[in-house]
Amino acid sequence: MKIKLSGAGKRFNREWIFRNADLEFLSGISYAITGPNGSGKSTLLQSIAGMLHLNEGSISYASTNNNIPPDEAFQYISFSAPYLEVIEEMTLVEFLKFHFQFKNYLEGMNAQEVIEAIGLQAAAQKQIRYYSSGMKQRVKLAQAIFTNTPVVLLDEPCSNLDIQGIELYHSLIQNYCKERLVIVCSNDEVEYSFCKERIAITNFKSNLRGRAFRRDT
Ligand SMILES: Nc1ncnc2c1ncn2[C@@H]1O[C@H](COP(=O)(O)OP(=O)(O)OP(=O)(O)O)[C@@H](O)[C@H]1O
Repeated sequence: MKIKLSGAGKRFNREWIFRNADLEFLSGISYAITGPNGSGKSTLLQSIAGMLHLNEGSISYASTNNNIPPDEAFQYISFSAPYLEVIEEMTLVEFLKFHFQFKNYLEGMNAQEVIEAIGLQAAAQKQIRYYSSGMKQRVKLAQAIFTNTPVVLLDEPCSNLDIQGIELYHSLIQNYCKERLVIVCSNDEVEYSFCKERIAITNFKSNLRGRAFRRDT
């Protein structure tokens, strides 16, 4: 899987969040998008996911042999973020059953195994609305990581997680993401310590018109 941004730029109203981004992402490599609060990490990640449209430049997706039309790219991408909601009225068992009607489990996994992998057996029949914020974050991570997609995009993956939760996150990455294209969006080293490639969003920003932007990996 390959995702390529060429001269990519995104603005909200008159404010450019990033510009002139030329980036390439490949399977088997983990990338971190870093930068301070409000610098545009989530905006870049959502643009990569195709959830936000670029205002300039282009994005392309390709599997080993084929170009993937942008409006079909969502089938290849899993996305986890604290601001994406889970269906709180459902129990975890119901939620997994619902989600995996539309996408496939990673090979060899099923609902029971996913629930065990994230340590939520005791709460599996409880409505998600009664989960703590850390328990909900485990569900969001599981939803992304255990879905059989070549691309896994993680925005602030450890938010609300305790030490055991952070260890769990690292073991999920280690065990289930090695061959995949992973992009982590974060300003906390703990969340992206395993990422070989680092992309500072500040390199795609400038208040000065016409100033050159550059990539820093
Ligand atoms: N839908 C939107 N409409 C207008 N402005 C927006 C919108 N979404 C984000 N922004 C603005 O874009 C900028 C970048 O926000 P973004 O959430 O991408 O930053 P971030 O680096 O992920 O921040 P954090 O580390 O706090 O999560 C901010 O100034 C934010 O206010």
